[in-house]
Amino acid sequence: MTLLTTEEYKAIAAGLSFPTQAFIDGSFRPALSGKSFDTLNPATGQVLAQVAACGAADVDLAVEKARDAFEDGRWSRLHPRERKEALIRLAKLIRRNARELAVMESLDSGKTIYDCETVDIPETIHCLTWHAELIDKIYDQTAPASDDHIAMVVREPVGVVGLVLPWNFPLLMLAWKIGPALAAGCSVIVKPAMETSLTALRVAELAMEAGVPAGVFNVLPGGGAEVGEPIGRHMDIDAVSFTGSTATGRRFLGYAAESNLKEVTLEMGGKNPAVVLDDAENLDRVAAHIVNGAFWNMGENCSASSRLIVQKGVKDALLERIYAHAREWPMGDPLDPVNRVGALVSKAHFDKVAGYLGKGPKVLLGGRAKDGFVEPTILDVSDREAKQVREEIFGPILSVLTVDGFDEAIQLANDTQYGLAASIFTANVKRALRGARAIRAGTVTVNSFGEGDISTPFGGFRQSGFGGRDNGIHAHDQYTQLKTIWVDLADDGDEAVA
Ligand SMILES: NC(=O)C1=CN([C@@H]2O[C@H](COP(=O)(O)OP(=O)(O)OC[C@H]3O[C@@H](n4cnc5c(N)ncnc54)[C@H](O)[C@@H]3O)[C@@H](O)[C@H]2O)C=CC1
Ligand code: BAL
Repeated sequence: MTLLTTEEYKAIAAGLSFPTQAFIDGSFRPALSGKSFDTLNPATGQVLAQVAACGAADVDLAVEKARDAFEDGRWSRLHPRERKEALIRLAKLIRRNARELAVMESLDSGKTIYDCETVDIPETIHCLTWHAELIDKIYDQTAPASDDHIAMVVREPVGVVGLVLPWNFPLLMLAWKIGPALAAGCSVIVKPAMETSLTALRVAELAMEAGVPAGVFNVLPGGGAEVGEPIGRHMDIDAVSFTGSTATGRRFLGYAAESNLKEVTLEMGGKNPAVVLDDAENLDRVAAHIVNGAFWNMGENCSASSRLIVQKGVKDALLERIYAHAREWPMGDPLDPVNRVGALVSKAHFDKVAGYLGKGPKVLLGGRAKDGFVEPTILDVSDREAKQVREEIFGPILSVLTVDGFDEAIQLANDTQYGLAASIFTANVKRALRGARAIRAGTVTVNSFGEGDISTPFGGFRQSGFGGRDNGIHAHDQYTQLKTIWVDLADDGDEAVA
């Protein structure tokens, strides 16, 4: 991937035309109320565009169109190979429009162009391609039965699904959801986060060009209460897949309970520990992983390593290396490709993150917050009840906690309501595996930071997750349901057999 210069990115930005209307039944249209809202560039505070502010009436319309599409089978009953081919065309169209989408994503979210170009766009393409390639390789099953019966276990698309998205990876979370949902044959109602609607709208337009039929892929920009809640409560939506905060995820369970008991999958917050034991090897490499885990995407990442739990014998040596790596993460204009730290997504989120700085734990590195940008910050925290180690900050702030040994480290790692991700650094394979088993989290990485791969399931334990998983073949379970078909083969004597 050859990156452009800031001036070249700015020229692309100047030429962009933003999709601003809702996408329903294959075409752009204003919100039925005629209302719109401003979407801002968080790095400058400037208004990028006025986007349709949808409401319950738009949800009703989109669900009606999505249901029609689902029931007449224009997508749901296509041969899986045909859905695969359309989704691969979509992935190729995203590749063809990669620069435009990367710049749009960066402008709308404050993410660095470096990350958009090297991670978000390629991973989005990879995710869609992976699920497309999967779909014509999944076999139904037959269960053990007598010679007089065939017991078939078949998968069917669940129907119309609501996909409620966060703002931290607008394109990639879209892909994590639409990849398996569309591959399975569902019709989708996408609700992007209000802060970041633009790229989802553009992808819906590209999906039409790729041959995804009208009504199958709908995008409704708007607020949580105005669009998210009507999706959650809709009587004709069969399932919801949500990524966002635990507080909002909890609401979706309520919506489902109070409406049609739709299936709900929740991928929510984290307060993820990175445990470094005295025997960890190659501290420089460990430090690089810790810095990446804490500060990548400005810490606006559900799996961010926000708690460093370090055994005291290695603490000072590790911190020195961590400081050195953190200083290699320049912060500034997201469209300057040298920068690794961009702007936080919104003024409201900036204010929330900045509220964790100031009084309280000792600042070891960074600590400044200004005009939408927060420096990579490291805090030495002795009070284990401090809000910096209890609450999901979702910003570039790493809290350091010091422990005497393995057992205390694991106890502290689990001392949270969350359970999304964790990492453990040690040269001792037994301690690594004992730790990985003992930590209550959906993904544990050993001697590295990461979320695994598209091929492995991603989701949380405890208050980080509920229901299904994103990614991997397991994501398919969210968007399909199992049906059992019993066939009686007994010869009842009234049919002539040739
Ligand atoms: N797990 C993750 O990836 C994410 C976690 N968060 C956490 O949540 C915090 C707050 O960020 P928010 O944007 O407020 O997250 P949020 O959970 O409120 O928003 C996520 C999605 O839910 C929608 N939503 C909001 N309120 C809703 C409601 N009452 N009913 C239905 N849908 C609703 C939003 O419009 C958005 O599309 C962040 O500071 C961070 O700690 C935020 C985004 C992603
Ligand atoms: N890191 C991808 C999932 C999320 O942050 O929501």
